[in-house]
Amino acid sequence: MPVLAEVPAERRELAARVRELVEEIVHTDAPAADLLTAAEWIAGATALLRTARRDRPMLLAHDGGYQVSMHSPVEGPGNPLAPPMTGLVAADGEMRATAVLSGAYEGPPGRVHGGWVAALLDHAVGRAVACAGLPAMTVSLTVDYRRGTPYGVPLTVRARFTGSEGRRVFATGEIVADGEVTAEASAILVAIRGLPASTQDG
Ligand SMILES: CCCCC/C=C\C/C=C\C/C=C\C/C=C\CCCC(=O)SCCNC(=O)CCNC(=O)[C@H](O)C(C)(C)COP(=O)(O)OP(=O)(O)OC[C@H]1O[C@@H](n2cnc3c(N)ncnc32)[C@H](O)[C@@H]1OP(=O)(O)O
Repeated sequence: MPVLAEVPAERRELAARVRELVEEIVHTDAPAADLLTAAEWIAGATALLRTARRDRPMLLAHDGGYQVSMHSPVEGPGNPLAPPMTGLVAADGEMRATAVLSGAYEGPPGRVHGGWVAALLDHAVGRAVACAGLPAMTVSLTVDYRRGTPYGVPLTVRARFTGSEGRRVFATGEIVADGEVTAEASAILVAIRGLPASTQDG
């Protein structure tokens, strides 16, 4: 898999514009004719991109010193599905980042969909154990939804490696909004054999 020195600015830009588009699509009250016009413009942009299609979606890049897939659906700066994530620090078995999810992620009224809450936590525990030197895949994730996770405000996502037994690796994590824990996770992961060392840097 190709590893780029950094996430290309034009990939960040394109994904950021599409994120805005998705947010406006779920909030707009524009008249039907405008919706159809917008759909046509978007189809034009899609056709342009399709002229140079790559088979595999994933590309790795260095971002703030960490090797990440720029197309990760959770933190990939080049994937518009990923909410913008800032201040990501992952070192010594602990990770921390701030994410702001838009209304496009709504589940219960005014709250982030629980599946997305779980996705953030799944990703966070994966990152935490990777930066402990144990890249692993989640085989069990228990999420306790303590209160609704709001959208449109900064969410602190944290996770930490807590130990290992054979190939099993353990981690916990939580999401904090406005100083309150909204969801907590406890995870079991299984260490992946034969992953190149270069992908273990958080
Ligand atoms: C291509 C690899 C990508 C890995 C990415 C990870 C890190 C990369 C590094 C940096 C990137 C940074 C951040 C990335 C963050 C997230 C990336 C997204 C990752 C995910 O999005 S991830 C969520 C979805 N995840 C799956 O898609 C896993 C599906 N799964 C499997 O693919 C198999 O399950 C596999 C291969 C994992 C293991 O299979 P296997 O055959 O090699 O191993 P086996 O079954 O023998 O289990 C071994 C030991 O785990 C115990 N064990 C198993 N299952 C258990 C359970 N449920 N509860 C308690 N213990 C369990 C057994 O009891 C045994 O324990 P013991 O060794 O003590 O006997």
